[in-house]
Amino acid sequence: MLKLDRVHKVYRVGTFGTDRLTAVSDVGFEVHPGRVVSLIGESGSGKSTIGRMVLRLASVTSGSITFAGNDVSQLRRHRHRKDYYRHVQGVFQDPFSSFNPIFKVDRVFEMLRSEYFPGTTDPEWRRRMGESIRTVTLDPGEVLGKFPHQLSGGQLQRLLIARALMLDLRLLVADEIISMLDASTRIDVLNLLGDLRARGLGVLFVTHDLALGTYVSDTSVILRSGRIVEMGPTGHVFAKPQHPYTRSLLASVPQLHRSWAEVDAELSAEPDGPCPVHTAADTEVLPGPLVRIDDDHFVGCSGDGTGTRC
Ligand SMILES: Nc1ncnc2c1ncn2[C@@H]1O[C@H](COP(=O)(O)OP(=O)(O)OP(=O)(O)O)[C@@H](O)[C@H]1O
Repeated sequence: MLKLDRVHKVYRVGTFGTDRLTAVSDVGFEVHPGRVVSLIGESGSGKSTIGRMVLRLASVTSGSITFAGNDVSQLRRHRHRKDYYRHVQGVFQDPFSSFNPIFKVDRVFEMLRSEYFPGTTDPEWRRRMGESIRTVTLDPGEVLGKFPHQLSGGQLQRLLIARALMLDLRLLVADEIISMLDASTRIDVLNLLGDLRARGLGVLFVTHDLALGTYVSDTSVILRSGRIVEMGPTGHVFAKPQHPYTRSLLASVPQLHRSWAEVDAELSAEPDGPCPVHTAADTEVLPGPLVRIDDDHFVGCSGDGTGTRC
């Protein structure tokens, strides 16, 4: 459904835009219907840039992003872009920023109406809106007609998902959607993503929170400095992490029964070992660069790709 192939993103930075910053390097993965793919990495690792490129909010410097076989950066006509957004929508970290505080929350739904549902009668529109809001386990009577400050962050986040669901949604880009929510609401939103996955929706789930990110994801893509360092079925990546960076990310998740000193000592004792990519035969090295560990489990080089800082 969604396919990223050797995607690079270079930003122009500096006072006159003369410097270059490589945010994403040689990234490739796929998101299929009914699957959740998590992009996991620390701040600045390029996760949001990837989500923004998928949503066409940032351009692709090289490589391609295709959805149902069509290159998303080549959607020149308005009707092609409109069609794309009928199937692909994003929800972001701060739900309050998506709502105008001086308007009732209903307004975010109204904005869809003129573009995608012209001619829909008021009763029909209210019926559809109510149906979508109930899908995200909210009561339309309790949330519609309210101002954003009268609702919780979790309710607003679910309303944004309900709004996306009114379209013929096939892929949701969820960028840090749980980081601003309290623990109990987080689980509600994660469970909602699980329900949507069961209904066939593909989800690209961007997170820096390893523990919660893995809760619903089928595939985990671990990013560091814009490169994939490890990628594979979530169960494999977390049961048998191959890259030292993945291991240190896992070790940094607090565990009740182990002290940090124990974890740190264990990690320090691990031999670094040769870089799996730069010691692999050329023919085995895939774009990324990545090498295959197991069926769908890949490990990459966390250096600059030249083998000098592996
Ligand atoms: N519009 C931009 N112009 C220039 N540089 C940018 C821009 N957006 C992001 N960057 C840079 O690209 C790199 C990757 O940023 P990105 O936001 O994708 O990372 P991230 O992993 O999502 O981080 P965070 O979790 O903090 O949002 C960072 O070094 C960031 O400073």
